[in-house]
Amino acid sequence: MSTFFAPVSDLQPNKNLILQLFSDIANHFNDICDFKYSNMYNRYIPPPKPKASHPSDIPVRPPPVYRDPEPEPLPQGSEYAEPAPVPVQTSSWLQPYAKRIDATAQPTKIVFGDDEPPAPSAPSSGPVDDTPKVATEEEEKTPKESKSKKNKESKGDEGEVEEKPKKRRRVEEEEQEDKEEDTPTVAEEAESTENIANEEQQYKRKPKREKKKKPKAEEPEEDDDAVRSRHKSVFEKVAKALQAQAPEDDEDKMDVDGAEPEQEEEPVVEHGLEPIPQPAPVAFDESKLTYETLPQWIASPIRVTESTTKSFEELKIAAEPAKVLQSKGFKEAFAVQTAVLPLLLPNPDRQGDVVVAAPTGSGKTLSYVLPMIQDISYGRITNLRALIVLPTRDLVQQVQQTCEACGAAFASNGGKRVKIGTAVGNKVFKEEQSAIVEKKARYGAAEDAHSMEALSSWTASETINPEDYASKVDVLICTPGRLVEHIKQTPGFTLDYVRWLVVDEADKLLAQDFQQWLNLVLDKLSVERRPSRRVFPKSNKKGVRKVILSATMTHDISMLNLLKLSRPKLVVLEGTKAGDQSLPPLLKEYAIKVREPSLKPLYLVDLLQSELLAAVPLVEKVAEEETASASESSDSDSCSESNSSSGSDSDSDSDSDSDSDSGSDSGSDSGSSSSDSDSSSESEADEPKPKAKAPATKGKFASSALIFTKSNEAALRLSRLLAILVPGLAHLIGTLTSTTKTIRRTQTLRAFTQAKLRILVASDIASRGLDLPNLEHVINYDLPISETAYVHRVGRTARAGRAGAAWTLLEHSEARRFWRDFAGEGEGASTNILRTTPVERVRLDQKEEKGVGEKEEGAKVEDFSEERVQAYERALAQLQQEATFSRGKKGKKEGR
Ligand SMILES: Nc1ncnc2c1ncn2[C@@H]1O[C@H](COP(=O)(O)OP(=O)(O)OP(=O)(O)O)[C@@H](O)[C@H]1O
Repeated sequence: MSTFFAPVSDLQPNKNLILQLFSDIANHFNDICDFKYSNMYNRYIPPPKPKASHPSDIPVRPPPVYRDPEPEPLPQGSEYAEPAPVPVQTSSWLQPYAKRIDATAQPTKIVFGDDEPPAPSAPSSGPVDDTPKVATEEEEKTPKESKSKKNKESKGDEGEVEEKPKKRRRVEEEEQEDKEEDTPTVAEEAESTENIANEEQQYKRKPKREKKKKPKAEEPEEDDDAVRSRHKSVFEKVAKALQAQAPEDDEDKMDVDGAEPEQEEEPVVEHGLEPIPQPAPVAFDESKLTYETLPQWIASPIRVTESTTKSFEELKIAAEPAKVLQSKGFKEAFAVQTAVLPLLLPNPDRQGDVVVAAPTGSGKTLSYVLPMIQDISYGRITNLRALIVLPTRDLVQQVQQTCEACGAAFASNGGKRVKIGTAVGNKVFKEEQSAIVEKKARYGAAEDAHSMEALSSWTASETINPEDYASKVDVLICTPGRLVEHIKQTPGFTLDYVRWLVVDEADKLLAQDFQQWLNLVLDKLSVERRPSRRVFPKSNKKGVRKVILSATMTHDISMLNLLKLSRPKLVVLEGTKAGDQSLPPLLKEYAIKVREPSLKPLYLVDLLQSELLAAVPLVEKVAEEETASASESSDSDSCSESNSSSGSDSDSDSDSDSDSDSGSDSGSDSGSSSSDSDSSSESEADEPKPKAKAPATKGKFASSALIFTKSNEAALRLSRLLAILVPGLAHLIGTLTSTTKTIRRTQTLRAFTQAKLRILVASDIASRGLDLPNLEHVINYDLPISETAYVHRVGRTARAGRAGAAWTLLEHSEARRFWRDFAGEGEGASTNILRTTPVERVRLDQKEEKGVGEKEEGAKVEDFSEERVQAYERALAQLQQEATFSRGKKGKKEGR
């Protein structure tokens, strides 16, 4: 700077100062623009960081140098540019501004004179601000050649006077820039340190505000006082501007640091120890599925009232079959049948699949068997037309009977005698294969015999032509596992003609997708080799009709989707909705508290021998049958499980393993009493059991009961224990478990139906679908695992419009769960079970005084006499002895 001002003695100081100011302003503006545009295009190079040790080490940010060679001419007519247009050398980044300035700013003629005050600077923003800056830049950045040319042309003019200092200043500035780049002087640093620091801070903190920031005037080093005095007003304005900027800086600081500024007027907010306000906790959506979330066909089911009945003729069953049905006990259609039959019988409407959710014993089986058999009876040729899939062998046999009855009904009307087959695994597989498929006889008897031989020796790896085989059945009733085996292993077994797929107890079958049976079957059913094969004779329908049924139908859409239903319709009882599990209307439920779990079998004995069981209206027919068969029952050992010791032996083939297990269980149960019982076991085995003060055994059981236990072993053990404790009942007790041979299960069920057996002890194998028409009581000796299991268990009674009772023995640890989940009472009660009357509490010890319906009050422990308890312990010991004997016997057999 000093080199610039020193030789300019011919110029007046105020001119120098103004020029200097403009120059500085322009430089500052350049800096700002440099920052702004370099940021915009990511070309900004941050200034070198100052070394902290010595002021001289602090690097000064060099002013940016713009070296765009292309000049831009100023507009014609500019006084400033006279006589010839002066090419304005404007940086490319400045060009938009230059244009804007050209368009808007009035060219200012700068007149230098002693008397004239310096032109008032225009600190405000806007185009006017830019005018002097542009002018200064023009001067500074005009190339030397054009300058010299211009000098020559403008000699003698004011421009000549003006041009000289410009030229010199330009040279000086360039030198100065070089110097500043290398070694800035201490004096300059002292002047500009604050500015630089501010600039850097502002670059860092608030680059956008740079535009508003006013350029800071730089003081000349020489004749400072004189200059200051003369241009006091300019400096004052600059100072004011800087002061005005100070609060903004504070504000910026607050923003950066995040600290609140001190403000006097602001009211003091006391932050005590009160809790910081928290957002309200987000409530989890625990809402259950509602109708709104279900598909339309589930949300708007077909509802039927329980009391609805219709004659079969009304439902368009021909008179002759209807007559046959009547003769078999089906006098009129039950409620669910009145709703389902019209959907499944031939109908001009576009018929779709049907889902039925109706209570146990409501007659669901007939609702699908009847239309299915009628449809098949229209045909002539035997092809596999229907698949009925069920979870257990017992149910397969039960449904087979219904199918046979309907088959006979429609055959009587001149229709085809529908052939029913079963596949449950109780037969040898090869035999079952040849019962359902045969090789077509083409070349006479010899070839036929040969082909049957081939069938039995067929292996899955061989390719066969299905056309060479023929189905021997129209309807196949099966368990899913066996069905899969036939699909995979039986040559000629094809589903190409199947028009009906029935899945009964669907919720269970869908939950246990055994061997992926459903996918496999649906894949086969989706194949349509010839569309004519699946045309319904008296209907506009073709394809496969699916009928899905359960008393506890799932409303899990993902499960139902597995079935790939087509235009499905749901049938439910009036007053129910998806997910509800209705109990039969005439079912009564009771709960009995077991205060001493180790004596639980004694509670059962008391219940069986009490009059409580007789309190439920008995079916007269059963009582008669029982009286009639009383004399036969003693001779019917072949049918009865007869859990006497001889019965136990006869069971040993199938159940010996379970007996062994239960024997070891009983040992642990009898615990401390085992040594005592050991000593007395021999004599006890020979002598009749003492009855002590227990209610007298009547020798025959006036009612019928199905007792559910938690496992096969528990069923076998309890069955035998009952027989030991009450020998008079032994011949009336049967056992049903999944380990019981199928043939024995069939015998047991038949004996029970014939009232030769009156008490069945079973595992949950008997809980689903089993239809025991004479059953009056269900006893939950062990609590079922779920409410669904409860519904199926108690639904074995009170079927087909009859009355029935369900009794549940409740240990202390089970009571809460029972009342909450099954009975729907008490705290947190939640159950989907719908019942007409609530569960009643019953006390066995007050039974004779107060009877059924007595509410349990006051915890009085039932007293079992010492003698009874001892008798019970002896019974347990005997059970253990028998189990040990059975194990030894089995071991000997295996050892041979
Ligand atoms: N129309 C009818 N008239 C008389 N009895 C009928 C009629 N329909 C069905 N039944 C009888 O009602 C009983 C129950 O029928 P079914 O076994 O079909 O009930 P379900 O609804 O399938 O029960 P679950 O859900 O327990 O399997 C059976 O003994 C059956 O013979």
